[in-house]
Amino acid sequence: MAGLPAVPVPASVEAGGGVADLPSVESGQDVVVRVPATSANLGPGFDTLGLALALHDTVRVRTTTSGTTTVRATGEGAAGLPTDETHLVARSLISTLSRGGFRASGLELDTTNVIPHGRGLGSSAAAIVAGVLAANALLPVDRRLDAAHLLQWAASIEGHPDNVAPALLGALAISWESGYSFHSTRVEVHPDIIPVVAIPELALSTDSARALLPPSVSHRSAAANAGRAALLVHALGADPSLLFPATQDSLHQDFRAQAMLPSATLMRGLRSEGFASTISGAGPSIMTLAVGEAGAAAAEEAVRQLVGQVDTPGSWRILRLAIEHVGAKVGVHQG
Ligand SMILES: Nc1ncnc2c1ncn2[C@@H]1O[C@H](COP(=O)(O)OP(=O)(O)OP(=O)(O)O)[C@@H](O)[C@H]1O
Ligand SMILES: N[C@@H](CCO)C(=O)O
Repeated sequence: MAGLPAVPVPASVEAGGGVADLPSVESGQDVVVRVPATSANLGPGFDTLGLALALHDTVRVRTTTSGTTTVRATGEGAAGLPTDETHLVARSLISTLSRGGFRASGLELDTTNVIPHGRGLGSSAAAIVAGVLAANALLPVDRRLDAAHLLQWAASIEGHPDNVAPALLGALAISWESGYSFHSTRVEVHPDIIPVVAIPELALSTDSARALLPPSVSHRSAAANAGRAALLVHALGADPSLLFPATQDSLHQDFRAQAMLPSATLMRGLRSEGFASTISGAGPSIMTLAVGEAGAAAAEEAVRQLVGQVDTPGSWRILRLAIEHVGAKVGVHQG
């Protein structure tokens, strides 16, 4: 997807016109979007690598003539979210419509949240991708963004591409930035790899975790990560026996440990037993890339044992997740 032009801005907005001046998309449309969780970084792939996981949020969007936007949310984090156009899914949807040169006369959103918020499992990316894809489906066919522009637009809303890319593409996504353009390519994941995710009760926002990173790193750390990230792509795609050395990070995990001490202790404990464990995204969940059913069972047991030593027993969820190979899906709501 290299060589993308910037996402086109509608002429009326460029000319200084407001969103209210834009034509409305057809009312009575009813679309459903299903978006997977994602784990970014995977150790050395900071802001670059991300894996799609079979844990999905669902959003249903109806266009109305009510003049308002309402959001009904159920599930993870629902109680703390806005119910109007400031909701992240609605914001992403409305801004994508306006990028396409349209607005909605009214919107009703129903979201079913399964991805936990602020745990490093890409909940914000899933919300953004849901809004962007729903808007794209609501736009007239000739105003829709193609796959490359969808990635560019969703990544520019999120600020980094490593979660939105696998959420859109499925499997492993390698992303890169060129000027102000984000690009991504999908890589198939070896079928023996089974992610085991340990999710603590306490959340940590990505913004807080990013604030802990130093403005520059040593040449030595950068070189170490370049080698491990390259190895990781090979390990994930072709040779899972290399996952342990391939998930070693030198750029971000140590700096963030102070904000998630139980997670950092859990990850170090798992790695000292030979498990390929990393902080998932910006944390504080820990993801272990296990190999085969026996490997996944061993990882689950090791997590269970270690969690009891680092935190209140029972306060962590331990999930064995499949890889989501396809990515987000959009459809018309059926009955
Ligand atoms: N389904 C959703 N609906 C509305 N807002 C959401 C939704 N999911 C996430 N958000 C917003 O995004 C915030 C969490 O985003 P944040 O980037 O801090 O963590 P994350 O995306 O879960 O983790 P990471 O980016 O490390 O994978 C929530 O507090 C909420 O404001
Ligand atoms: N690469 C991002 C991922 C956040 O999900 C970070 O680590 O801040």
